[in-house]
Amino acid sequence: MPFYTSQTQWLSPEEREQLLPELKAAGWEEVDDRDALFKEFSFKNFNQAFGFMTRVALQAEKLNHHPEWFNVYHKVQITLLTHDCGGLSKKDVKLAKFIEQAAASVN
Ligand SMILES: C[C@H](O)[C@H](O)[C@H]1CNC2=NC(N)=NC(=O)C2=N1
Repeated sequence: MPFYTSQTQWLSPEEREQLLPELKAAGWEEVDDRDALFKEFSFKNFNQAFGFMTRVALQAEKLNHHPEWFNVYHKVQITLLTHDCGGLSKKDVKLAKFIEQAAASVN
């Protein structure tokens, strides 16, 4: 599908101003080399980290929107972007908010 027919829209400058501050306040950072959000989560142990990942994985399937992530023991590094539009969309904001809830409910 050519990029201009993509159903997933890049966030507009106005939407960024409106939606990103809340996520940045929660510890999400904008990545330097691409239009993406990044956060590292640290849990007590692998069991908690993987429990968190399981919740996020099920929600990702529901939303049909999937994180890039990396796990070592109790740490989970997550990068969010929308591959369909090559940058941030509202789907990333939605998934980031879910991830925050999931992390808060594990600890
Ligand atoms: C075909 C399938 O619907 C798409 O590839 C979906 C799946 N999950 C996705 N996840 C993310 N993060 N970005 C996408 O553009 C995306 N697209």
